[in-house]
Amino acid sequence: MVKIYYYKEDDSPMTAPHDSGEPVAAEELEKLGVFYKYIDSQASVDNLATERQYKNRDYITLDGATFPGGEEALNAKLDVFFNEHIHEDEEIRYIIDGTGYFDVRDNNDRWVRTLVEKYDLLILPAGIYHRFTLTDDKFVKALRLFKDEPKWVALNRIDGNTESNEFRKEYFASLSS
Ligand SMILES: CSCCC(=O)C(=O)O
Ligand SMILES: [Fe+2]
Repeated sequence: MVKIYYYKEDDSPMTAPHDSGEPVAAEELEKLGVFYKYIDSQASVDNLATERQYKNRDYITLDGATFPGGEEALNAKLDVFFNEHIHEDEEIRYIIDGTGYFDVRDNNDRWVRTLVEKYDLLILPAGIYHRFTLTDDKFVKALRLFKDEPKWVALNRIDGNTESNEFRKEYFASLSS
């Protein structure tokens, strides 16, 4: 069952819940442009991708028990995903099996954590700072849908909310010029 809450900053591992006990409604996520859906049929996911004119997809499995290169390689991969970043286009993440955490920054730069499980789908808007990690179960299999070619942009954040928003606006303006 999806669970959305403010992230508690503490020194527990990134895969720990970090549950502040302060829930966040899915409607609040929608104000950030992040849409949550529970979809238990691949055909429905494909229909959604068609409706939203997605062109590319890939599957990703992060499994603590079988990841090529073992725990060290998995942790290196997780460090990449946990480094906050944005995408130039809207992207969809659909959990086929397992669990994970998606963190997105709200307009006050607070991290909002979403625990995703099997059949949970998130639509992430272009330009939202986010990061991903596994839960302590260390297993997820996900379908990633891309509007176009996947573009991974890890913009260095500028301290403070407004500056980074300005930076994001300038960055996206530069793309269209
Ligand atoms: C399970 S999806 C891995 C994370 C990711 O693709 C992203 O943050 O964009
Ligand atoms: Fe991402």
